Amino acid sequence: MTAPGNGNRPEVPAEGGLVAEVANMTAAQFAEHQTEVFEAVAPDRDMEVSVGQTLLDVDDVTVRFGGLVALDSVSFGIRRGEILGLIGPNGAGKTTCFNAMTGVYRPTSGQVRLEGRPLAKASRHAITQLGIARTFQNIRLFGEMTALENVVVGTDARHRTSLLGALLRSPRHHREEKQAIDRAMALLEFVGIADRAADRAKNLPYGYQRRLEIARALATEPKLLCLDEPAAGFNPAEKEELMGLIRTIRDDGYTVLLIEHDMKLVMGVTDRIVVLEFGKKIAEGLPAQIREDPAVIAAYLGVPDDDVA
Ligand SMILES: Nc1ncnc2c1ncn2[C@@H]1O[C@H](COP(=O)(O)OP(=O)(O)OP(=O)(O)O)[C@@H](O)[C@H]1O
Repeated sequence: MTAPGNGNRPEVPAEGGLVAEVANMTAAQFAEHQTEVFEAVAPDRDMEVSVGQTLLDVDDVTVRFGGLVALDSVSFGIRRGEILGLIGPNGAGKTTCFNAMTGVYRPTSGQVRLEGRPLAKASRHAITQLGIARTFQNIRLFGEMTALENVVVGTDARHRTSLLGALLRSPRHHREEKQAIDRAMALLEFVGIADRAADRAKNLPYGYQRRLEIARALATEPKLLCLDEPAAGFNPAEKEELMGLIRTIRDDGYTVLLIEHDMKLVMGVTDRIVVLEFGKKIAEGLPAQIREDPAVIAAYLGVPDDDVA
């Protein structure tokens, strides 16, 4: 099994701690530890659809901003267990589509359904609890909190202790708190940044912040993880590493929707692709089909490779 996150075993830090423990493990111990991390991070929710069935339905969704039609009768499904790429030239409607799915915007018409249930009236918080998590084009972390705390906050969406239980520090609250910290630590290791768990988010390097956003989204145990240009600002090697992480996330049992600006990367990492242009869906299919699709080629004609999504 390959290492999660950045694929490297951490260096032994002078101050010791968990990362030092991992770095000092024998190969067999390390493999066993990795299996434990994968198991701790894997989704643990009851789901009503099986792998390969439609998890999320975007059904004839239109979003208007005044006179502008940002999404025009768009329909597609996301199947449980796949990485679906959402691509299209600038202004095509990709982020609007994410926003319509995650409760930021209400569709002007049409419906988004998760496991068959319409999300129309659900708040953003309710949608997170129902199982859709996302990252943003512009990183949004709690800068003053540590990396670990940022992830623990994400696990709160899944806590069951009442406020009274928390105030009285009930045994259940204690148990949930410990589980949240253990899971958050496993998530940081999974995305490859456990060595900076105790650092404030604002002091982390940019690439670590991007990975931390993903760990925090995974902490909610999402049925669907939506990543909005997670590799923005990365160099090619960092992009490759991040795509490796996204594949690992899928292999661990998650379903991923990916907006990404780099066409070559999208082709390499996704199972299927939906293409938008001027708010309309112009193509949907396997990466090999999309690459050859005349409408997609026309939409991207003249757009340099690294300036398309
Ligand atoms: N809140 C808003 N108010 C008005 N117009 C908006 C709003 N959000 C998006 N738009 C417009 O809707 C269209 C689609 O924008 P959107 O951000 O969804 O595209 P995109 O495919 O994500 O583009 P990019 O790759 O540049 O992020 C654009 O014309 C944009 O200007």
